[in-house]
Amino acid sequence: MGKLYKDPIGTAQKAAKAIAKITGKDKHDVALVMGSGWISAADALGKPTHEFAVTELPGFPAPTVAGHGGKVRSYKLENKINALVFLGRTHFYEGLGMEPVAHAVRTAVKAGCRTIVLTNACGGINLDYKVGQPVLIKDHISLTAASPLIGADFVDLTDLYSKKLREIVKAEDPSLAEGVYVHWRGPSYETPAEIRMMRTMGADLVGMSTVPEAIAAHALGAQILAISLVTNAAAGVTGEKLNHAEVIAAGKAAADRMGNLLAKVLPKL
Ligand SMILES: O=P(O)(O)O[C@@H]1C[C@H](O)[C@@H](CO)O1
Ligand SMILES: Nc1nc2[nH]cnc2c(=O)[nH]1
Repeated sequence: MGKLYKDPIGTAQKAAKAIAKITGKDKHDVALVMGSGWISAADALGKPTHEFAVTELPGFPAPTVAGHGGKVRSYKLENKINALVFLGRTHFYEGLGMEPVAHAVRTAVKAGCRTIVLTNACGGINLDYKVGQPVLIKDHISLTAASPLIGADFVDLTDLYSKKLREIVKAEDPSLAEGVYVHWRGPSYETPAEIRMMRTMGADLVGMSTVPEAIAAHALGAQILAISLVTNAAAGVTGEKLNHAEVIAAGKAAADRMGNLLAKVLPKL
């Protein structure tokens, strides 16, 4: 896999070509990356025209995290746009480096997608949030400080989580909150002291994904919409211990609501 990442964009180009071959579609318009427990939300998009294993594409390692399927789906949505859905992702904490973390969104952009929708499961730092609540990401704080970009690629991030796209989604569901997401490398969850630090820094949500994908896709010109599902109160808020099974269960419980929201907004993005 290492040699594939000597040229990450070239490998993404190859994977995009493979998607066009498998699906017979020379262009996809919007891509979704489904976070932990979000897989069943994708079912609300109807019947895919194609579903295949992510490992059929160059540069994709098999997902290793429960709640992350190793599948890609292609959909023809109501207004004829083609949607590419990755049922799962690779995380920075898997130790494979940043290239495989950013590979899916780079592939999606090379397949023609100008809009990337990132979803995730996260911890609620903001005490107003409830478990099962979706939150639109309006900005992020990268506590890993690790970027998928290499070289003099000085990308502006002042509107990384597109305000225009957030307005479109809020028009569909005005009750949606907006928050600041922290990328924590993981795989360990945070300590209560780290959560208090993040709250002091102005963070509302904490997770282990999304940020490198958003940066990599935006660097290639894509507009980003990111939606977090609060699957648990962050460490120290309730005193309860955290576990991944609880994260998956909360994702599944909210799948219908999340799926309906995605199905409504996708064709409008
Ligand atoms: O892929 P996401 O960010 O939804 O998964 C979150 C972060 C970790 O992978 C996992 C921890 O429970 O859930
Ligand atoms: N870092 C982090 N990721 C999560 N994913 C789901 N819940 C959490 C959490 O509390 N912290």
